[in-house]
Amino acid sequence: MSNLKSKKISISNFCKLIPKIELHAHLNGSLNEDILKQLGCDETSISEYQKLTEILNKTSRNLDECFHLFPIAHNATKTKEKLYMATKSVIKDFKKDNTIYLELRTTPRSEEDMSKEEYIETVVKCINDCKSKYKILVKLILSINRRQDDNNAEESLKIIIKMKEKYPDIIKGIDLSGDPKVGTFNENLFEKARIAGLKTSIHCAEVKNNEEVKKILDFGPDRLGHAVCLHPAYEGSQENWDLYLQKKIPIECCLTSNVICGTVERYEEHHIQELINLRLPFSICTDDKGVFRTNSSKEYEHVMKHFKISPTDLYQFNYNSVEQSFASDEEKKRLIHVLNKVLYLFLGDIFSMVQIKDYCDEPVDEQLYRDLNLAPMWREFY
Ligand SMILES: CNc1ncnc2c1ncn2[C@@H]1O[C@H](COP(=O)(O)O)[C@@H](O)[C@H]1O
Ligand SMILES: [Zn+2]
Repeated sequence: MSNLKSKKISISNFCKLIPKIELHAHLNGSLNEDILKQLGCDETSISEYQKLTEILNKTSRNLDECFHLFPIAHNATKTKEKLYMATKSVIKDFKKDNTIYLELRTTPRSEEDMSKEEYIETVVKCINDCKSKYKILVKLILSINRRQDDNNAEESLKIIIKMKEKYPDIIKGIDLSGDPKVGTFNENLFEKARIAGLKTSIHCAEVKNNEEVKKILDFGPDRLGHAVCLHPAYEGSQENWDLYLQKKIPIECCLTSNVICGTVERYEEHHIQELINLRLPFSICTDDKGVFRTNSSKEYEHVMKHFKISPTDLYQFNYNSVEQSFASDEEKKRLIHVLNKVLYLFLGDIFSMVQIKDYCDEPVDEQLYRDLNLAPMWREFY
């Protein structure tokens, strides 16, 4: 270990190396261009995807643009076989980025050769198949889309509950997502989900909608997604903010998603600053790593870089994310054990060396990673 002392490690390397926890990642929003091509996305759709992600990542800053992208991914995952390939590709990506725990979310949909149930079965089968191979703990949250009318949402909920009972170790929660300007939060539906033993993570306050935010906070989900316009800076949200402060519901923060969609002007202005200052519970998430061309390491780096977070504080956020996760108590203990083991390895070496001023963008030093001898520890974990 002592040879590490001589090594400088950049913040980007540090963020790549540390084990990470991902609680808010949409399956079809997380597909990279390679898998889209492998799935037979025709050239026009690929160039459409590239054009849109280009625009998104540069100028448009508009939530609507982002919603044009998802049908491209949905067209590429219309069959069980392609959905399986897509799921496997996303799990591999997160594993490669040293994410040790992933809560993947997806909206069950029926296609020509696949019912909503078969959609869920396919994703669960892939998660199970990947378990031993990729050494990453993956759980599934199933989404209701805001566009679904009450009947369709009820039908989905029935299927989700049935599948959760069949796969209680994999299917842990239910999400409300989709275009925030469409539909509304149905507290009766999510109360039924909660009674059925599903954890709840609700996209909330992506756009200003104080009335709906109040309904969501009164319902009291296990976690909130984004929660951008909850911040007291938004006109009329003080009452909701005060209610939120009483409940302290963990927020899944997706910085790049919010900046590119224009719900937050700049990284530095992200409300995560308030959560850090007030020591409120949050996790650092990717949302749609394919659409926003990001990954967990980059999101961790944005937090370190833009909010001057020390390596130890960042590590602490990781511990907090484990607590906020929908993993079982036993799994949480094992995740904490891995974080402790890696921290022990780093302590006195990396933490003392990673200074904000050393920030430089260099490729991850594979040798350093091997030196850290991290791999065997994860074998222990599994
Ligand atoms: C950017 N902010 C966002 N806000 C709200 N919902 C979002 C989202 N990003 C993604 N989704 C939801 O996730 C679906 C794609 O993954 P799945 O087909 O479910 O796997 C999108 O269709 C949308 O409903
Ligand atoms: Zn989301």
